[in-house]
Amino acid sequence: MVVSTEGTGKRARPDSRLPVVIVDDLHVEYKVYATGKRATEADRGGLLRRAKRTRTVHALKGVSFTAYENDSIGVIGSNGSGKSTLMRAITGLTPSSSGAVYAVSRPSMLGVGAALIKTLSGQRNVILGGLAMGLSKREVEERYDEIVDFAGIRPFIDLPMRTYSSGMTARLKFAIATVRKHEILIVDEALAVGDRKFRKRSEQRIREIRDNAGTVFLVSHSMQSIRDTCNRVIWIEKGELMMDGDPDEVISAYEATR
Ligand SMILES: Nc1ncnc2c1ncn2[C@@H]1O[C@H](COP(=O)(O)OP(=O)(O)OP(=O)(O)O)[C@@H](O)[C@H]1O
Repeated sequence: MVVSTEGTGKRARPDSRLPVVIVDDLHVEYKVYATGKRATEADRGGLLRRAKRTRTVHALKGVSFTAYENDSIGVIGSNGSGKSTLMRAITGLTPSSSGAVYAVSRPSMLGVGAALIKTLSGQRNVILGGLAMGLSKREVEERYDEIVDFAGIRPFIDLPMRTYSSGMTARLKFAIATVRKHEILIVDEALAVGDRKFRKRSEQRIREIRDNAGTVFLVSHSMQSIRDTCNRVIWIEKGELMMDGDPDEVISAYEATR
């Protein structure tokens, strides 16, 4: 059962807002090989037989909700509850086993990780990442200083990215990924690795994206980040949507179960 706080008067939602993502009775199942213990040489035939045995993980079980323009939706739930699966299904990276996701444009998952190369300098990676985000070479040059300053890594910009700490790498990725305007942006735990100062700056950037008619999904275990950034929270548990609505109400209900 989904408990919604809509209609309680706490969160007025004008009808004029455009729906941008509709998730309709979404199910995702992963098929995983259950090979059991490691096979010995003599066990080869047995391994092949066991490899055929699969287990099904039903990661999402009929999730439905609608996201509107200007929504900044926090996604909460315990480890393994299905939050990342839901986000990957919204971007189309993970196929649904039934149900559907409709979106007005292709959602972007924050993370230009695949495009960045650890052996190259921060400087080369800003250019590479900017191009990967769809900016022209000229646009990347114009925005270069803004990206470097936002990431706060200017003293290290000539060093190879493999020498960066995980926090510095995450800041650079966030700075590059949010340089472009996103209609629908998904941020999955990216803020967790930054320090407090960077977290505040990135939360501000998320608010700007939202204010520019964008829709943001923020997956986080930090209830503070969610409270500071989101106007709405959905709570997923064991693949089901438990609650959808006002951040304070949903977070209180979630915390009461912990
Ligand atoms: N590629 C995969 N193959 C098989 N099972 C998977 C795969 N990805 C996730 N799962 C399973 O699906 C379920 C939901 O996982 P998911 O990563 O969506 O949870 P989560 O809520 O994002 O967790 P966390 O808070 O720990 O990041 C878990 O049982 C997990 O083991």
